[in-house]
Amino acid sequence: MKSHSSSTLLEVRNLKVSFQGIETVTVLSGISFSIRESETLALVGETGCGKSVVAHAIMHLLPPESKVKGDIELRGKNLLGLNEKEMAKIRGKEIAIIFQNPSLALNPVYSIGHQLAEPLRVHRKEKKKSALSRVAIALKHMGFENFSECIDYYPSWCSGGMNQRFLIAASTILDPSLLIADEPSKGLDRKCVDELEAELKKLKLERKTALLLISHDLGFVQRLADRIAVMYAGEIVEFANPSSVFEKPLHPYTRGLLNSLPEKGFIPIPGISSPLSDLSSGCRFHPRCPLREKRCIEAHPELKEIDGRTVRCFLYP
Ligand SMILES: Nc1ncnc2c1ncn2[C@@H]1O[C@H](COP(=O)(O)OP(=O)(O)OP(=O)(O)O)[C@@H](O)[C@H]1O
Ligand code: NI
Repeated sequence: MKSHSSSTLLEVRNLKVSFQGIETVTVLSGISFSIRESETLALVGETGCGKSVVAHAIMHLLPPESKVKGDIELRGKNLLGLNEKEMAKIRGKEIAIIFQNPSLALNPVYSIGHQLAEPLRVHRKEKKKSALSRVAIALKHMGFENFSECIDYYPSWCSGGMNQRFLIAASTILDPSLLIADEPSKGLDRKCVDELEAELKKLKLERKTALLLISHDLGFVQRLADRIAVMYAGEIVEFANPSSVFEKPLHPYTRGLLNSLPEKGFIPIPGISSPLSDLSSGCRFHPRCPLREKRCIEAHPELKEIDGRTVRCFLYP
């Protein structure tokens, strides 16, 4: 039997994803990471670097023209080998996903109670009445004082922040061990972001839910993540805990990403990420890197561990 740490929940090994169209574009070129029970791992990086593709690959939600290779194991069970029927049993129950834009993710024609009761009725075969009373309890736990009225609300009656919390309640009603949140704070105002943050912290503390958090909001990531994986052009370039990333980023890309934060003066990283269909040899970041050397153009750096941190850059021997 393979050695398998008891606390490892999800193990992603050498995940490669390509899309077949007129030409084949490789969007993930060998991503590896693991998430422990109740751990929050954040994926950060510029738009188009492949964060959502990672999330969708785990959930088997990629379109048919995609090709997925590697291993995605949940408690040692390989998810990539499962067929749609087997995966449907995992989705929602063991791994749940919340997408950005809650108003679109909720169905406008059904009441909140109906939508939240659905997973209980489908997965647990619960009767309507008992499912609805369980929904009311879940909403009460989420701090909705008028929880029994909320059951009869429709998404269009509610604010974006409220809908986001309904969506979290819907995703976690079956108590999944892993929640994937893709840009959950996008488009929410400050107050709603604070509420969302409190909600996610509560899930971790009270229900030991592990979280794969994808976000452009680095402040939000800093407050929630136990570990951060920085992605660039379809690969991971740095892994670290939030304090080391924010105090001493190692990879020049991570440094650039932090300098583009408002509090650091909005200094953008010059240039744009090369199209994934046209990656030059060498380090993928070299065309934009202020510390580029000859070897960065010639060879592709591997991920290396130094002082308990992991970075893909020739600056670190
Ligand atoms: N169905 C698809 N067919 C072809 N290419 C795709 C498809 N879905 C995604 N891609 C490509 O894969 C790459 C990664 O996309 P992805 O959505 O994962 O980026 P992201 O990091 O989540 O960006 P954002 O921060 O904007 O959400 C992009 O170049 C995108 O164009
Ligand atoms: Ni995305």
